[in-house]
Amino acid sequence: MTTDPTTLHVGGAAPYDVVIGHGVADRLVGLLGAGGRPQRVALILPDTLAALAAPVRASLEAEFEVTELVVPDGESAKTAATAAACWASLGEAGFTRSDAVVTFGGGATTDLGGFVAATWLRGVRVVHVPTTLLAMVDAAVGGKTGINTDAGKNLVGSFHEPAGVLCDLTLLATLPRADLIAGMGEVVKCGFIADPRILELVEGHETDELLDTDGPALRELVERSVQVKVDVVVADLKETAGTSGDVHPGREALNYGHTMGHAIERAEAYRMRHGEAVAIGSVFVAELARAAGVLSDATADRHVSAFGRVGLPTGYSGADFDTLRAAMAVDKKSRGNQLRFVVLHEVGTPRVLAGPDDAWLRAAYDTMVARAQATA
Ligand SMILES: NC(=O)c1ccc[n+]([C@@H]2O[C@H](COP(=O)([O-])OP(=O)(O)OC[C@H]3O[C@@H](n4cnc5c(N)ncnc54)[C@H](O)[C@@H]3O)[C@@H](O)[C@H]2O)c1
Ligand SMILES: O=C(O)C(=O)C[C@@H](O)[C@H](O)[C@H](O)COP(=O)(O)O
Ligand SMILES: [Zn+2]
Repeated sequence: MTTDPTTLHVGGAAPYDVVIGHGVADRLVGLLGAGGRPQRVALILPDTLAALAAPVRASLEAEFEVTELVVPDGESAKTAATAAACWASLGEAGFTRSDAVVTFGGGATTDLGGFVAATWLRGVRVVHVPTTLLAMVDAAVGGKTGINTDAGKNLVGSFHEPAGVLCDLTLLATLPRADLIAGMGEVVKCGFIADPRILELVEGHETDELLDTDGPALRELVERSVQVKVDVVVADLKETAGTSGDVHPGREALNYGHTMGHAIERAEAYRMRHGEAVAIGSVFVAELARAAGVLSDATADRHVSAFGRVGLPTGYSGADFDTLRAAMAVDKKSRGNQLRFVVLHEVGTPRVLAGPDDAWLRAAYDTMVARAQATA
């Protein structure tokens, strides 16, 4: 096990560090202090993680006036009502612009807490302490924050970069295996869009080695995935590069597999894990690219094997085509009535596919259903 922490620097107008390692909790106060020492800190966490958060809470209480904002667990926290409850608590605590938010939890908590920090006083500092693999490699980095509405996933939010991210791999020891596997959905996604070495690692190790939270394979996968995300967001923080008909997706590349993935999450009333839906959505969009004639059979098939290898689902039959088509229409990549997808032309070469033929969409949908039925 590598014991020294790794620090990945995120450049740009508001630079910050992502610290990755085992037992790095003592770095939190330092990350918070960058840019001026806060007097008050709001610790946002789900009720289920109170015990796991005890050391973090203690280290904060030794330095700051701490207000604890306990939110619902998982996706159910990503609502306007929870954000409003957090705003009320910040108001009661007299939170000023020099104070800071710390989030502690999975991607749902960092999305909600990041959104609260982005909107309170039009933006206060936030440091994320992600506790799931998915949040470490993706949600906590890059400044996308958001909540869901009845109309769909992540439809309200803002870009608000953190002041720091602390990925303490020790916290993964208690994460249920299914959530660890779900995090691999975003890891494998990073392999396909930008870093083939990730795919080689996944294909070259046994699943148990990959999921060993103390092992070298997982550590390398985390570092490589965070690096992919950092490189993309530094180049296109606000996701504007893929607009105006540009076929190079910029930040939209990180949305690979998410058009169908988010539609499935909504159809499943958010009971399916995000990383599982991303895996299915990535296999779907590989089929779409195959149908469109831009992706080789070998790379399309490699999606099924790579996601499947870590125990992720690759098919889905729970909703009809029209339901999913309608949900995809509110995807943020859509322009007017036109659906836009991030597809691959080959590993590491993401491109925008705008307005695909309905026949291609239906063919990819049929394959997704057939794959689910074959594995049922
Ligand atoms: N902002 C972004 O860029 C971005 C990127 C990817 C995903 N996301 C969002 O992230 C969310 C998914 O995140 P997630 O997969 O982390 O799910 P999650 O936040 O719902 O957490 C999953 C479950 O794991 C539990 N948990 C968390 N850490 C634990 C630990 N160390 N030990 C035991 N249990 C633990 C949680 O309590 C929860 O029940 C989705 O809402 C997705 O939209 C955002
Ligand atoms: O950071 C990004 O950009 C991403 O698209 C990363 C995704 O993994 C993540 O799920 C994100 O929240 C999706 O964003 P959205 O814009 O489709 O809501
Ligand atoms: Zn995602």
